Amino acid sequence: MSSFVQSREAQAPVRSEEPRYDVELKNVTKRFSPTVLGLDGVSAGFEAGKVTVLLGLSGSGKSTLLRHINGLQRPTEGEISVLGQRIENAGDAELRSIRRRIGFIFQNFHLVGPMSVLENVCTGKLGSLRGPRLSLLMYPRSVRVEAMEQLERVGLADRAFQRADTLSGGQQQRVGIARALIQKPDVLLADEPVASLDPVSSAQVIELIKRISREENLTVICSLHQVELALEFSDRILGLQAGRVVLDRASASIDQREALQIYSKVATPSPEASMKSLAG
Ligand SMILES: Nc1ncnc2c1ncn2[C@@H]1O[C@H](COP(=O)(O)OP(=O)(O)OP(=O)(O)O)[C@@H](O)[C@H]1O
Repeated sequence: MSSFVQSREAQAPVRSEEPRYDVELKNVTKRFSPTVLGLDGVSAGFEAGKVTVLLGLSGSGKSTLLRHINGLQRPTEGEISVLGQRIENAGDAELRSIRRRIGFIFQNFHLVGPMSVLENVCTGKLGSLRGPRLSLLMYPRSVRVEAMEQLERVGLADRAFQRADTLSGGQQQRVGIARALIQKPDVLLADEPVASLDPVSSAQVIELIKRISREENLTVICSLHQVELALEFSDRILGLQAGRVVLDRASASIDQREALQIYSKVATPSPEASMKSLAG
């Protein structure tokens, strides 16, 4: 009997497989100075095809978290894996190659205003092309075709030859999304992508990001200040307070009152902790 049990055990999988994360942080701390903590022991994993929204007060660490994921900042402690590669100590060449697989959407769009919409989208390919491109026609035809396809996808093909700075904010952000998509990223980071948009354009942009994450199986991590929008469109909420994760659950299981609590309890370090950090 016991040998039968043993042989069954030997054949059985040890335990159900853990989810595979495209982005994973383990105990990540970022200390900017003895008294300023950007991140405080953050552990979290992010799956492909899911939209995670980072919520938290200004200064809670949302941008710092995003900057650690694309290697713009390095942690003081902890491990960060992106697409199977550890990046906390990666060299410049390794970081450049991983960044080609990470799209970034900025709060203020970062478009070149006088340039055409189509050329702005083409600039998303600069990381993988050699040499400068000083005009639209200097991009390979295949890139221009691809840029047009991405513009169609975000509903702006008819604006391709217009100056980018003649578009509305919501339209400019959709161009920003097309520019990120032409990179064919596996991970899409967005830092307050709708901060300067009206509620209708905000919902359209977030809806677009969600649709694309499904279509492309993208790992999306997006910071937002709009709680209602976050609950409606995200799969998961990661709440931050003073650099610490205070909520990490499926959005469908969180109501507005609970989400708003992320903004109410501000964790302040104990006097002993402050003294300890000041002492180094
Ligand atoms: N380069 C830096 N040097 C020093 N301190 C920094 C730096 N970047 C961020 N911090 C500090 O780290 C903390 C987290 O800042 P962060 O910008 O990540 O917050 P946030 O949640 O993105 O805020 P917001 O919603 O206003 O964008 C803050 O105390 C901030 O002052």
